Amino acid sequence: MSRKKAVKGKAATSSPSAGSPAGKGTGKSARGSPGIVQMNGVVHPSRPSISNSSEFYDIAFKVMLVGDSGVGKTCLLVRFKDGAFLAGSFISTVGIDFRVNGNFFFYSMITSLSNYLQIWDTAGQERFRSVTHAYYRDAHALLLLYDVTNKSSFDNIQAWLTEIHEYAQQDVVLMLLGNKADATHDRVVKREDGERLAKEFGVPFMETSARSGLNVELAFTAVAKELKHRSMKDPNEKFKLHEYVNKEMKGTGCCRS
Ligand SMILES: Nc1nc2c(ncn2[C@@H]2O[C@H](COP(=O)(O)OP(=O)(O)OP(=O)(O)O)[C@@H](O)[C@H]2O)c(=O)[nH]1
Ligand SMILES: [Mg+2]
Repeated sequence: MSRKKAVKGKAATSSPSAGSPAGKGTGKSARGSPGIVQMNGVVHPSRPSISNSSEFYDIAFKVMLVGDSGVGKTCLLVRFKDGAFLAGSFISTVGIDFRVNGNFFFYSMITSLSNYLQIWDTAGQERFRSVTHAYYRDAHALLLLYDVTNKSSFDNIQAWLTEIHEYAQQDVVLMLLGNKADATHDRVVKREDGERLAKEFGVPFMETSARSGLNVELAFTAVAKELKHRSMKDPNEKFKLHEYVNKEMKGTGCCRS
């Protein structure tokens, strides 16, 4: 199977794939039309269809990290990518462009599932919201984070879900993550509260810690498995994300890494 190598790399990812922000009601792009869009002299892959993307691109699936500023999106990504905690003072991510102060992280990686995930870190700050909306529409999966030590980040999850409903694909893979589970003394959101909210909205849930590594790999692996199974042509091959997460979480207590 030959693949186009031209679209691989940072330069191909510095702006929305179709080149224009997804406005209200306009963000539902059709699947099944892989292609390349030229913007500002840079080659950008348009959203590939899940069913045939791997025939065209090295990077098949776009996964985005979203949630309030400070919940730990960047740290979670760095933990996953480098296996390390990004210690030091908090540097808020600026917009979604990796060229701005180097604060936007773009990573492509090969999972053990032989799939490629393109993971996008977004800025949680309100002032960048219109920028990040533009990227929702061609995301295959969204990891929605709150911070278990920050009640308002949890309270805002409902608003995030409304935004996701408005701007993302209807069938986007979604997972709720309660991050900073290591911070036991500062915790203000109970695990059961997260579970209840996730159940209410029918999304898989787990607590994570970028600091300790708790469930970080599991979160990305679960999403990758779901995406892979969706892309498989055999409809008999079923994968249930909820069940997988629950099974893998079993016996892990609070501190699996
Ligand atoms: N204790 C603890 N602190 C964390 C964890 N993850 C992130 N932090 C801290 O939380 C702060 C914010 O982390 P970031 O990853 O920069 O947050 P963000 O969601 O990317 O924020 P924005 O870029 O503004 O949207 C930093 O001071 C991190 O050190 C975690 O799992 N445990
Ligand atoms: Mg950040």
